[in-house]
Amino acid sequence: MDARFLGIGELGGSPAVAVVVDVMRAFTVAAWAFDQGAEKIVLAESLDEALALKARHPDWVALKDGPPALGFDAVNSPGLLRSVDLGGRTVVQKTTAGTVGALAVKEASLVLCASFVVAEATAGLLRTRGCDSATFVVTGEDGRADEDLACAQYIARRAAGAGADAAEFLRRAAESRAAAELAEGVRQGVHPDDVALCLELDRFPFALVAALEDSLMVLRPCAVPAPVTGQPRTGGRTALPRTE
Ligand SMILES: O=C(O)[C@H](CS(=O)(=O)O)OP(=O)(O)O
Ligand SMILES: [Mg+2]
Repeated sequence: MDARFLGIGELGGSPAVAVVVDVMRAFTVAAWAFDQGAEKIVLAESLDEALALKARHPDWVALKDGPPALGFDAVNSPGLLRSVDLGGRTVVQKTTAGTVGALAVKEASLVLCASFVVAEATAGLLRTRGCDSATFVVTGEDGRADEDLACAQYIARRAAGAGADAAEFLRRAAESRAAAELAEGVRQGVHPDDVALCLELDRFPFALVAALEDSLMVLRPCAVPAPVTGQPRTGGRTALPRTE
């Protein structure tokens, strides 16, 4: 596979195939949202757009990164989201890096949003679609976030059919600045299990496909028949109140 690894600011227009990587935490959170029953995730351009969508659709679940905020129902934390029942709900997600990266390539013919929890499914979908080239958008730290770059390089190797020892890629992510900031409480809206949950390889058997629907960028899970090593989900669910 011809793989390019670019930061959001280095994209010169939309590529044909884009894999947008945000390990900590947007696309780990998105995968958990689907596991918790969400029907779709709308990627918002701004906090104002997220709140406007929520106002228009009071039953939607508005989620942002950082600390809990007025008007929002959830934060960008897999540890906090994994006990929330999202059955049939639409989530509106706005984060600093991940959602921005996906919106930057919204004109691409195929947009996959990825993290370690959906790595093999993402690689499997690229193989199934016969993609021989892809642009990996490394969303964090202007393209230098090592948790995102390591995940992108791992998926590219797997998509090319090459063997890859995940341990070294996961080690880089575990030692990244993002992991340290999450562990040290520099970032807000954090559960103590967040870093570990972001490092669970192939937890879910679906890829995350984003596409424009009525001018909104919408993320949906796409089951991929590929061997995965995911573990069964554990933990109970708490229903979010509907505010309609
Ligand atoms: O929620 C996150 O981890 C980050 C935002 S920050 O670095 O904590 O401010 O957002 P993401 O877009 O998921 O990288
Ligand atoms: Mg990130």
